[in-house]
Amino acid sequence: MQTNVSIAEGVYLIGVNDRRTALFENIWPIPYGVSYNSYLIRDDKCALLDTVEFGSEGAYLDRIEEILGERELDYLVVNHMEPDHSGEIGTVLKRYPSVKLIGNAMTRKILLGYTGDLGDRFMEVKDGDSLSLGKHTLHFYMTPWVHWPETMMTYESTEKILFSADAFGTFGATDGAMTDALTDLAEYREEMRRYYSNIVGKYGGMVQKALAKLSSLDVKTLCSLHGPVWSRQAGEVIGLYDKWSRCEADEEAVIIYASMYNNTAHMANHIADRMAERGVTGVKVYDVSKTHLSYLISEIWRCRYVMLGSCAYNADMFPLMELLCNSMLHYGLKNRELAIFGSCSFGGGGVRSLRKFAEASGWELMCEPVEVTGTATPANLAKFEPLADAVAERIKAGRK
Ligand SMILES: Cc1cc2nc3c(=O)[nH]c(=O)nc-3n(C[C@H](O)[C@H](O)[C@H](O)COP(=O)(O)O)c2cc1C
Repeated sequence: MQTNVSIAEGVYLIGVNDRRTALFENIWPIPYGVSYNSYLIRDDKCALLDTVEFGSEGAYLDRIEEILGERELDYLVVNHMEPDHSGEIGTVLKRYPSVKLIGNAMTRKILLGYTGDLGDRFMEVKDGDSLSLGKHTLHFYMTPWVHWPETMMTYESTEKILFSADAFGTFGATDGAMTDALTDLAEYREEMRRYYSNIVGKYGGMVQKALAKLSSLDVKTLCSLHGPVWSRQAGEVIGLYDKWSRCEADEEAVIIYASMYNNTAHMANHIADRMAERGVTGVKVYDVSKTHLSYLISEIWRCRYVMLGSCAYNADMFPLMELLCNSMLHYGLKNRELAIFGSCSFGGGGVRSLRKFAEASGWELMCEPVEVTGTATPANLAKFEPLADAVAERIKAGRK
């Protein structure tokens, strides 16, 4: 059983680590696990903020009781209805029959499908509403579509804590370091970007709206539903979410290729070598068949310069490259610069489809695509010189 952590006077984190689930949302790998965070405020009135993933009920109730003792739970604030946080609402309702659920009109609608109509056990709040618990006061802010329509955030003004739902969350269990007094953002940065891009990335515009709405609040502590509590580094975490939701990238380059028989792979290696030769360091190369989509999306979120290569496959690009490209269109990521290459044997298809992706994404082509019929002979590899020159020049100019 994990330990309850006091994060301010009367405010507790009840975090549950999950290292058993292989795929978050049954799609995104979580090799370092994930935490589901719930928070409890003990005051004249006691309020729980969100619950945890279904299946943690025994330990979860014990941990609430460890803080409340014989006292009743007065409120359960539902900032986010996604099942990894709402999974134990039913358990809490059963154990505390007089608890009132707090949410917005959309929360009520979504709840209907899970708990049925709660009647006057549901207390609807609107943007800017407040609720005093005694020493602590909760203020409710509607932040729809970060990343579900009912998402709201709750600000506690005495301790200046923002309970931010999934915003500012990260993959990675907390491993005994549940606040940034005991860990560092550096430990989580990669997993946080992967979480942001995979889960929230499609809703960058709504993240920007939420950040603007909350910008006047004095936030000392960020309590997200996933990962550590951020106080010392709260500003940096907000800065990262701001950057990623503006589609801002580092001046870095990534090469991702799809290859059945290594011809396109040879070309990808050749481009990386030519980059190094021209003084462009730090280029990362990935095989789309080997590295999970989750990491590729996160890498593209990191890098301004993206080079995509695909063999021709049934008059199209390779299916896994198509999945990556379709995913990027789904997320609507902007502000990337693109180079395209690939190999074919007869009518082509890979580069042709990648060109269509360039048009659909709006990513600027840095140079003419290179398509090679057959293998990476010296004569064929020589065709990559203009591509290498153009891309290297861009990156070096960007890094100045
Ligand atoms: C299932 C399959 C479908 C293919 N479809 C096409 C095609 O539509 N057009 C084409 O020019 N070549 C096609 N090819 C040939 C490959 O694209 C070609 O051999 C290419 O050089 C392979 O590159 P790679 O070594 O990077 O996998 C196909 C090959 C396979 C195995």
